[in-house]
Amino acid sequence: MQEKGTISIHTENIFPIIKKFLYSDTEIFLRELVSNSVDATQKIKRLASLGQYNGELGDLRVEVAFDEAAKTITISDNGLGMTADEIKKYINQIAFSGATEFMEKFKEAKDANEIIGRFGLGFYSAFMVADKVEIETLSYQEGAQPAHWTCDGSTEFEISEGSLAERGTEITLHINKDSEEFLSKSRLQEILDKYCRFLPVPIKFGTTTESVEDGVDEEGKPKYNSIEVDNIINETNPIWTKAPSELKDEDYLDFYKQLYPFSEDPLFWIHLNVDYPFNLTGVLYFPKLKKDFEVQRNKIKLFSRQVFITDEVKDIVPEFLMLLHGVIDSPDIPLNVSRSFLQADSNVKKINSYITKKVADKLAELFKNDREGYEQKWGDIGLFVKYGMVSEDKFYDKAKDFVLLTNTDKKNFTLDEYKTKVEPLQTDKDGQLTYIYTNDPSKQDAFIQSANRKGYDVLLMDSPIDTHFVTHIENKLEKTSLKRVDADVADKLIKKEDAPEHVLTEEQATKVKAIFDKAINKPAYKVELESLSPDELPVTVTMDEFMRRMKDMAAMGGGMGFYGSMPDNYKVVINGNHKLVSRILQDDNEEVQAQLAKQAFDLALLSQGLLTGAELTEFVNRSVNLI
Ligand SMILES: Nc1ncnc2c1ncn2[C@@H]1O[C@H](COP(=O)(O)OP(=O)(O)OP(=O)(O)O)[C@@H](O)[C@H]1O
Repeated sequence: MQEKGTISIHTENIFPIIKKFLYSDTEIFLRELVSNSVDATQKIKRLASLGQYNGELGDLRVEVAFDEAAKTITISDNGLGMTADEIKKYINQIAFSGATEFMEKFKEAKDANEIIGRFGLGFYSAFMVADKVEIETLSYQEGAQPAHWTCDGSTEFEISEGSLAERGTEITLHINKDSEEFLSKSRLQEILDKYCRFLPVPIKFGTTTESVEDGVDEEGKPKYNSIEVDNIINETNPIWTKAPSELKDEDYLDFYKQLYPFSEDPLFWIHLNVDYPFNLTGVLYFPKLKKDFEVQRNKIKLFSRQVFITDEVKDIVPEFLMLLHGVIDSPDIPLNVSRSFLQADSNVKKINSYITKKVADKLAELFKNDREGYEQKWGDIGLFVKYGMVSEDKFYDKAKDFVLLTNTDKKNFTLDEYKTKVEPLQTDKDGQLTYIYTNDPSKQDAFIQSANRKGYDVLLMDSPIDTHFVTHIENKLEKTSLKRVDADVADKLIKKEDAPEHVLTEEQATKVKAIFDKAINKPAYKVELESLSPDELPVTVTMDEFMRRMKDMAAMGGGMGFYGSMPDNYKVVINGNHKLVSRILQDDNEEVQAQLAKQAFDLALLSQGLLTGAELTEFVNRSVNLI
């Protein structure tokens, strides 16, 4: 048998195209060829189980080997093999619907994955690294003859009688000059580790030395012998392929350590397992958060039937869960198409909502079954939960029952619990609830103490996501508004009917305002006189809640650019009922009045860290003089 022929592509020559466009990730040739071999071994197993093959199955395995001197890499398997006719059918007639379509599409393709998977060119990726490829194969079919195929990367091929005596396929790549890096043990091992570590059939790559017990020496101590054993690079049954009921916590933790050797134990994990309406398995872990969580992105590995595809899981995993670690395996994710296509894919959308739901369910379960443990983990998971609530309404609906609000006493409350707690004292005269929060408890300490004195509770909202979270829950919660503790003096944070009476006459009030206006003398600070309780501070500086929040958002790039460019405006509240104010009024020396007013104002600035530079120096000097 000797035959020459032409590979059926109706366009000139496909190989230069493959080589040219796929240059950047040539290493995937190995993934493609090894997966073909794995498929071939799985097919023979299936045929045997269906009774269509009655021969010996043998030890099903795939072997990768290389020969540095001969410049070859060989991938062999004892799968179902091919007859010469099958080679012609499966290898020669590149199975894509039309060469024209291919030619149209390759122009837009950005990487090898896009072309190779889309057009069933897995085998041909060999030509990215080889000048010449040979196939030796023997089909499982009764009476099949071994076949040999060779092709030098042009559209010409040659089929002749082969030499294999055992069922299976052996593919030899004659590595080209530019790809000699692949003729190295460490490089091949690296690629195998990356893509083939969890393939379902043992993959052998060379041998390794193992020491085994071999009897005892004269003193009765065990003797050891070194022996060469096959180096199997993969684990054929990774945990995500098993049923959760078969697994213990240690198994999940061991697997985590295997994937991320230097990480701390995860907080908890979720075993994903669904086969309708799409097929998906996997294990997702909640890591212990580090401060620099940016570094932790892209820690989820995406597999398709245990073949590693990528760790770019954007779109498949909701944005707010990108910090999760672990693996997802789904044959239903279109792995080889462009991003925009992926976003629009209905399976991807379903998978995305499935993951969101599973994560929400897991959190709900943890919260319900072990509230104490959940609260301990809140520092790590709070950010995910809040981010999820802000970014996805469906998640909000579930998370509203297990999100925790933490107050300045470090006590945690659910939204409902908190409402019940603060309702009696923090409802204003119109029936509107006010939640008071701080984003910087040390800087806003004076305000927090004032609020506490009135019996108000203060929430801690000091993480970066809280700026958005505050606005979001305010929109969601009924008849509730949130105010930062320094948005106003404590007496005014929540409008009640019974405001303390003014002790000053109108004439005195005008006079006090004029004294402070003159002493402060800054257009950005608007002086107002209020009748607060006498034990509140004489002067308080506040910034309006709305304006401040818009500015915070502008600073975080939240699209409030207009507010970002507005000057800071503060309100200076003078407590007309404080005895210092009476003292200022009683003094008949204008100089002293001004000094006292300025001093009280500076103290207010100081308590909020607003007094700096020359003004701070002036304050210190003035204080020394006053003493
Ligand atoms: N080691 C092998 N043993 C038996 N048949 C093989 C082997 N390698 C390839 N084939 C046959 O050649 C066909 C073409 O392989 P190729 O990798 O080009 O495409 P594919 O595997 O069908 O698709 P893709 O690689 O894109 O998933 C396979 O479908 C299979 O029938």
